[in-house]
Amino acid sequence: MSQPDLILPAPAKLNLFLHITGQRDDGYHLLETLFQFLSVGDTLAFSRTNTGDIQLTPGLPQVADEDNLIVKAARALLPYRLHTQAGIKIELTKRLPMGGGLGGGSSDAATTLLALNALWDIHLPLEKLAAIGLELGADVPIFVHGFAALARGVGEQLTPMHPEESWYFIVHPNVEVSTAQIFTHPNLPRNTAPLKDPQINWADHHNDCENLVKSLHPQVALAHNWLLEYGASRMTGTGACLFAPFTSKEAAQHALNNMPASFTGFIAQGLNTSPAHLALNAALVN
Ligand SMILES: C[C@@](CO)(OP(=O)(O)O)[C@H](O)COP(=O)(O)OP(=O)(O)OC[C@H]1O[C@@H](n2ccc(N)nc2=O)[C@H](O)[C@@H]1O
Ligand SMILES: Nc1ncnc2c1ncn2[C@@H]1O[C@H](COP(=O)(O)OP(=O)(O)O)[C@@H](O)[C@H]1O
Repeated sequence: MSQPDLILPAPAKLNLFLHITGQRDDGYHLLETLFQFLSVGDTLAFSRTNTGDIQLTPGLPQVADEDNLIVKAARALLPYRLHTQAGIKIELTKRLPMGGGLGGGSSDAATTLLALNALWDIHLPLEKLAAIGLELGADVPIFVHGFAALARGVGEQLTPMHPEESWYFIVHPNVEVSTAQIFTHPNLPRNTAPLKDPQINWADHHNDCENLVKSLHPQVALAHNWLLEYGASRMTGTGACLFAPFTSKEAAQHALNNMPASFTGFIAQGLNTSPAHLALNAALVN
C-alpha cells in the first residue's frame, strides 16, 4: 500500500457561548458565538488518483456518500481543478460523535476543502474557500479560516479572539440532537441583545439553546447536573455535548475517571489555531 499524499486532522470545536440575536427572513438564525478548536477530532488521509472521481472509505453507516459533507466538499471543488482527470481517495477515521454540537461534519468538510485546494493545485484564497464552505453548512467557514473567533451573522462574520486554551472535559449524554429541530422550535429564545464589548469573558455568557435541549432530552439535563459538580459547565452548539474547563489535564482526567457509565466523554485541550492549518502548513513546507 502506498502512503497517502496528505494526512490532516479535522478538529472538533466548542461554542464557548452561543447567543441568538435574531432571525433572517429565510429562517436562519443570527448568532453571536465564540468558537474555539479542540485537540481531538477526526483524521482524513488523502491520496491523489488520476481517475477523475471521489472515493470515500469507509463511508458512514448513517449517511449516504452523496450526503456526506466530505464528498459534498470535494464535489464543490471539482469545477476548479486544473485537470479533469484529477481525482481523490479519502480515508476517514471518525472519532467525533455525530449530532453532538462538536462540528465534526463541518470540520471534515473544511479539512477536505483545505486539502484539495492544495492537492489539486487550485490555490483559492481562504475567503473564497470559506464562501464555498458556507454553502455546505454554517459552521464550515470557521474551520476553513482556522482561528478562534467571535462569529456573527449565521457564523460567517469572524472576529479573531484569544480565549484561554484550557483543558476541557467533554461529556456526551449519548443522545443525538437535531440542529434543525432546535432551530424550528417555538420555545427557542431568539432575542438576546447583541454584545456591546467584543472583549469577552465567555463564562459570563450563556447558550440560548441549552434550556430547550435539556427540556426535550432529559439525558442532557442529567449529564449537566452531574458535570456542574466540577464547576462552570455548558452545552456546545445545539448539543448534546457539554463541556467544563479545567486548569490542568490531570484535573480533567480525574473528572473523566468518575463519569457515570451512562455517559461517554473525553478530555481535550482548547486551541486558538486549528490543528488542520498547522498540519497543512507543515506538509507544504516539507
Ligand atoms: C448553531 C451551530 C453552532 O455551531 O450548531 P451545531 O450544529 O454546531 O450544534 C451551528 O452554527 C449550526 O451549523 P450547521 O450544523 O452547519 O448548520 P446547517 O447545516 O447550516 O443548518 C442546519 C439547520 O439549522 C438551522 N440553522 C442553522 C444555523 C443558523 N445560524 N440558523 C439556523 O436556523 C437551519 O434551519 C438549517 O436547516
Ligand atoms: N462527515 C460527516 N461527519 C458527521 N456528520 C455528517 C458528515 N457528513 C454529513 N453529516 C451529517 O451531519 C449531521 C451533523 O453532524 P455533526 O457535524 O457531526 O454534528 P453537529 O453539527 O451537531 O456538531 C450528522 O447527523 C449527519 O447526518
